[in-house]
Amino acid sequence: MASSSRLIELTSIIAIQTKKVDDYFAQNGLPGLSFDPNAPADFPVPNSNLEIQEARRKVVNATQELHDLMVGPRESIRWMAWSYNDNLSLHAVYHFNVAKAVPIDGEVSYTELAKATGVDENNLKRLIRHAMTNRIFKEPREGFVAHTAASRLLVDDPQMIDWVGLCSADFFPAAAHTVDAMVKYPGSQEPSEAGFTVAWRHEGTPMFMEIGKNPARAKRFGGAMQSLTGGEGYEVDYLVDGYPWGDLGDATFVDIGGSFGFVCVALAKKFPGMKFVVQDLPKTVADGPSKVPPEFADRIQFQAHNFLTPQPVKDADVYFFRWILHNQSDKYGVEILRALIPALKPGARIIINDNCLPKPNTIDPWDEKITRTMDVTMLELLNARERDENDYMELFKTADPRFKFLGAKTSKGCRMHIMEAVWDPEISKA
Ligand SMILES: C[S@@+](CC[C@H](N)C(=O)[O-])C[C@H]1O[C@@H](n2cnc3c(N)ncnc32)[C@H](O)[C@@H]1O
Repeated sequence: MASSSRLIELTSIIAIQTKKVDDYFAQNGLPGLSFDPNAPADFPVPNSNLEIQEARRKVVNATQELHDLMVGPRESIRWMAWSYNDNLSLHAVYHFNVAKAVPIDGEVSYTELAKATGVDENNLKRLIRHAMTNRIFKEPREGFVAHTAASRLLVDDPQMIDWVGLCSADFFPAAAHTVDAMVKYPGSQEPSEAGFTVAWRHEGTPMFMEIGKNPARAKRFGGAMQSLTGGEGYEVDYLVDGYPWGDLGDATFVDIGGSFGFVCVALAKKFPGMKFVVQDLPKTVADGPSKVPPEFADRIQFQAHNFLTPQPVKDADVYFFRWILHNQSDKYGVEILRALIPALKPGARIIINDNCLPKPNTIDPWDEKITRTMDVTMLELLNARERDENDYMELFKTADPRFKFLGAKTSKGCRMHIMEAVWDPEISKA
């Protein structure tokens, strides 16, 4: 039970660690943190500065805990149950393009804003004032709207706009129908029976296929994924620096579901001996070569390949999956791993770069919240899942006991893991 000394402990963590961050800002001539529209949109210290990042995390986690204690369980749960309204006001801001109708450095009246967006003034005001409680816009004087740092991102950052649109318009109804889908299809491992398909009334057609039918929706999905995977802790540098690629020499690396090949480009820059094949669906690989800088074109090939069918690149050194297996239930995850087998030479490595669920309460609470949210998102969209280290071990074992699982690792500040298995035909299949 939290005692009053815990409250004092938390306030002391907050005071000490905040001072550390603030002193660093002052010593390095960095602007202080602010909600002002001209304030930096990101914490202005690089991830590589582990000391300041650690101090920042301590403040974030301690303030959250102190907040939750002070609000108390009954009040917390009462309003938590209403938090879907945060999504509603955000969705309205997105849908009616409100941010672009507000001047960056000035203000606009609700009347003008209603005209510019074509929305009923009264309803617009209600929704914007709700969004303001989340620091999206501010009201510098009554009746006028101005930007904050957060609302400004909805003008300046197209990928963030896509992310907000995808989550508030496409995913929000999926979350609302996930329990219905669980009741209708108990324990389903089929992406065509997930909350998303129930919400959007296309049961039988999985989300990716449905979204792919509509170019604008597909484009928004792509932009949103760039926003997510370009976010803090997901940078590709962690992969480039977090595995001893150099020890593999002139290795051939097959990036399965590798999209436009940006992982291979990042590796090619640092490891001049490596050669790459990027595999993805035909439409995606058709655009791939145009996105590879010319100096790497002779080392990065593109190939259309469905990862549920037998792997055509034989005897490669590495078969790599990034953000692929978390989109799959175990049923399909096992199929994808088995599809590699005809191509594997002894010692071939299967490397997965994905989330790895922690044991409860063993990692930073901020990261735990994100990774568990990702896990339930996989359920609601695809009947897929995030996995812990043991789940990955089981997945490989179920696919074939000759996959020797070597474990999962990560680096400080990174929100993803690297899971590795080696193909060892000497292991008995029994
Ligand atoms: C979540 S994205 C991950 C992309 C990339 N690996 C990354 O790290 O950003 C999933 C990728 O899998 C591809 N994909 C989906 N189904 C596929 C299939 N059956 N065979 C091959 N690629 C597929 C998609 O086109 C997409 O590029």
